[in-house]
Amino acid sequence: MTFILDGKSLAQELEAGYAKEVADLKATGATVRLAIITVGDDDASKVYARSKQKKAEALGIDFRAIHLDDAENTQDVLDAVYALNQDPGVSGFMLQLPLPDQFDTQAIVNAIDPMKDVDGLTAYNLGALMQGEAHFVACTPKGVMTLLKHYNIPIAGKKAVVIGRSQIVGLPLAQLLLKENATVTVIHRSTNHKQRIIESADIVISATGQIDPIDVAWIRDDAVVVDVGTNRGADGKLRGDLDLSALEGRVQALTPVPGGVGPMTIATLMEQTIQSARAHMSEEM
Ligand SMILES: Nc1nc2c(c(=O)[nH]1)N[C@@H](CN(C=O)c1ccc(C(=O)N[C@@H](CCC(=O)O)C(=O)O)cc1)CN2
Repeated sequence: MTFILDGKSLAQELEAGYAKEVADLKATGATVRLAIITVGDDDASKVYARSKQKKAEALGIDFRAIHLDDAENTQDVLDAVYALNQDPGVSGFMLQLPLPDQFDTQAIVNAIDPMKDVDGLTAYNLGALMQGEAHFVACTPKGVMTLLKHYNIPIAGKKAVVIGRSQIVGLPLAQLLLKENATVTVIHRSTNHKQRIIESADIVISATGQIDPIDVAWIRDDAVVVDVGTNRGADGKLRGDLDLSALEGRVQALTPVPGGVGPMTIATLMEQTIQSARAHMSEEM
């Protein structure tokens, strides 16, 4: 039997507590406001930003949507970032990714005030994570760790393989697993002997955004599988990177798609938004 690591119900449980925290914070006069910048016309980005807005509003977090429909260049987006950095009415904000190709994503993300970087993606916070402590941690990797810990999945001493080396998921997740004393291997499209590496893994985490990056037959029966992907299959249905139907019933535990890592990403953004409000409140006192 495969144990399902249910991110949807854990996110709901956590968020019930966050609603109370937001109400308590606002009662003290604190600003609890999340802003999200969206740029261009990417449908998926609009959907994700809208889900975050709905969740924030459901928890009582004030929300500001900044859609830069006619931003022409990096400077236009930087100007929006600088304005939010200076705005005391916004405790935390993020830039929904990906941006259209003509924008310098890295420069824009790095312009975000690290103390308002509730998405944890600035060079400052990613670098601070490498040194031990970040103000904010990238939401998907942090959400994955919360999920694994909630379900008491042993991490220390285990061999974890992370498939994918993105700045937004693979690299920070590898670091978080290392901090918990896992032995971590990050593999990618140029890695040789992938099969041998996967066959040795206690924990397999796929974060490629590609369908079938490895053969799931390589994954051991006693492995824990985390699928970060949200892809559309040939049938138009949402699916992870991996063929989870071939793993369910065989592996020890897995995260479903939908209902696994995705809701934990949003719950973590809410958690860090509350943390940003608390930090700004103590700064003002
Ligand atoms: N600035 C950022 N951009 C992006 C991030 C991010 O963390 N920061 N992550 C992804 C998209 N993403 C959040 O932005 C995200 C993806 C998926 C989900 C989610 O809840 N998925 C549901 C299914 C939703 C559906 O039915 O379509 C699930 O898995 O159950 C939340 C957030 C890229 N960009």
